[in-house]
Amino acid sequence: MRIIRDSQFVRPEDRGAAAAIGNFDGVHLGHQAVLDVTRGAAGTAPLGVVTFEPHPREFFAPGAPPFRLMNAEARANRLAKLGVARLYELPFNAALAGLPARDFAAEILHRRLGLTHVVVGPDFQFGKGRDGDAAALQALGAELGFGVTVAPVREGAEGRISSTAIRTALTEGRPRDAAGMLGHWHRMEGPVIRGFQRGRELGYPTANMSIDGLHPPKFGVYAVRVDVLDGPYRGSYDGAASIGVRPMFDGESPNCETFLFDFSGDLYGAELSVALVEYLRPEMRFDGLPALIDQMDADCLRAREVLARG
Ligand SMILES: Cc1cc2nc3c(=O)[nH]c(=O)nc-3n(C[C@H](O)[C@H](O)[C@H](O)COP(=O)(O)O)c2cc1C
Ligand SMILES: Nc1ncnc2c1ncn2[C@@H]1O[C@H](COP(=O)(O)OP(=O)(O)O)[C@@H](O)[C@H]1O
Repeated sequence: MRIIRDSQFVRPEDRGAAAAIGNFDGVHLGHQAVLDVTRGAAGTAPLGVVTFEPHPREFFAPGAPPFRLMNAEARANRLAKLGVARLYELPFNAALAGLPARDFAAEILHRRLGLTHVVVGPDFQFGKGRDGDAAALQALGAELGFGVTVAPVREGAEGRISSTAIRTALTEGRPRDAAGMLGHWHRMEGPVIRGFQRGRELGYPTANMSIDGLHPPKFGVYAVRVDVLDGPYRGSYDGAASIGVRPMFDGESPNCETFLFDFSGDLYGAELSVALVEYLRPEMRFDGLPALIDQMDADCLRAREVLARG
């Protein structure tokens, strides 16, 4: 997959794609249905996605609480796995936000990116002040000479699949419901960073990851499946993770700390992908470290049982 960030200098070979437009946060089953429609419309043209970075909501409300299900890198990796060959990751800035719908379609999609076909969902809105919708895009496509398909909404067992519904499931500690809408486990991804080196003293070394900028799942302890994506310990492991502020150690900034079962080794700097399988309990403050360690023993037993069941 090629990532094109600068719409002003698109190489000739990166033009002519059929692309779906959207934020693709989470790359859930609804997004995957849109990609299927795009693949069908593309024929032999490269399969593309037009997305924005930062997310437009981050641009319009800087400093608002984080809401993203994944960062740009994780999104790109997942789209690549789904067969996307061109990712147009447009910088969402004042200039782009200020473009009227017609100019976005004519100048960006048509003239600069050279798209032959565009796919959007039925509630797609675009352009300055959201002045364009799917019907307007179809009219512009007909005028400018590119095809436009409006993909139908994908319904899941619980109704409409959306990034918002997935966020709610995660906030409420229902990672299986989130996975049902995503089509895969929700994953916390990033490099292992150094902590306070207390874990090893407790007998539970934990690989720490930042969750800055991401929608926080319900704080507490989870049964997890872990992939170490690079380095000498590359592979899959089961584990238990604690997400939150560690009330035992006085409310630090939220992070994700994962204990890998039946593992020892140095993971600092390795890329970790931690899949949330089941919420076990909230974070707590115990009366002394031995009580915390007893509870961690119990958590790990529970997590092993849960993960053995699948
Ligand atoms: C299974 C598990 C359960 C945990 N439960 C709690 C908890 O209830 N309260 C808490 O403050 N920290 C909890 N933690 C986080 C530990 O406090 C944390 O891993 C420890 O402080 C190590 O920190 P360090 O990585 O900075 O050395 C838990 C960690 C694990 C792996
Ligand atoms: N079973 C394991 N699970 C998680 N990390 C482990 C494990 N065994 C060794 N480690 C290593 O120990 C580190 C965690 O030890 P810890 O004392 O909690 O330090 P820190 O506070 O820096 O996270 C991990 O980052 C990893 O490099």
